[in-house]
Amino acid sequence: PVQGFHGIQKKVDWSLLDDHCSSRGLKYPYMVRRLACMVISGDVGADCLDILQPAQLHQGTLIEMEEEFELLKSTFRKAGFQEELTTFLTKQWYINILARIRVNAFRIELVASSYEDLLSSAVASVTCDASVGNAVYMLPSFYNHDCDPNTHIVWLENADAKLKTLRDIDEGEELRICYIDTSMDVNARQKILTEGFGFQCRCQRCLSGD
Ligand SMILES: C[S@@+](CC[C@H](N)C(=O)[O-])C[C@H]1O[C@@H](n2cnc3c(N)ncnc32)[C@H](O)[C@@H]1O
Repeated sequence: PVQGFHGIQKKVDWSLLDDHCSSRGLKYPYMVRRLACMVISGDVGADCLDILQPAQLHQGTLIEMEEEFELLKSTFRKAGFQEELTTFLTKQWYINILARIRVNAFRIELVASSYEDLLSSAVASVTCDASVGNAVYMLPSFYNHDCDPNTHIVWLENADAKLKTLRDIDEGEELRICYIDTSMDVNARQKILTEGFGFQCRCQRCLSGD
């Protein structure tokens, strides 16, 4: 049962959407679904992610999304939610949210149990796949990427995020994190950032061809 939908518990059968996503290896629709539940329950507004930068979506992704959206909408309908609780759930809302989640979701990595673990956690999180989940964090979403970052996000208990500096920071210097494994060469990094994140990196390291 889904708790807290205006105090009402509803049993929702997610199996069609789960099958659709797991057979295609999709993870972001689960996050849109979670946000939709939060909106229905009144925890957040439907426009809560509008402040974040959206990804540019390709035609293929938009077509894929139509199916995901229809499955999500019909799942809520079948579960018997009142129409007025789900009026925000339009195809355009789904596209807007997914576009923002794609650019701004963080992979939650190893959880450090003590402050001493933070640095080793920072190193491990870019060298191995230690992901335990994905989440959008509002403030960290405003950090730009750098292939030679001066800070790194680490995760503590309960998936709390903490920013760790990796070297001394000059006054006025922009705090930048890395979105990818920066041990790759410049061409591989540019390819991943262009295809996966939709931008061409203009950090100093890339500009110098390193
Ligand atoms: C998570 S957002 C970062 C915050 C964003 N700049 C903003 O103002 O909300 C990621 C977007 O920022 C831009 N960006 C981040 N790092 C960049 C970089 N190194 N080079 C060029 N654009 C970058 C890209 O447009 C990317 O899609």
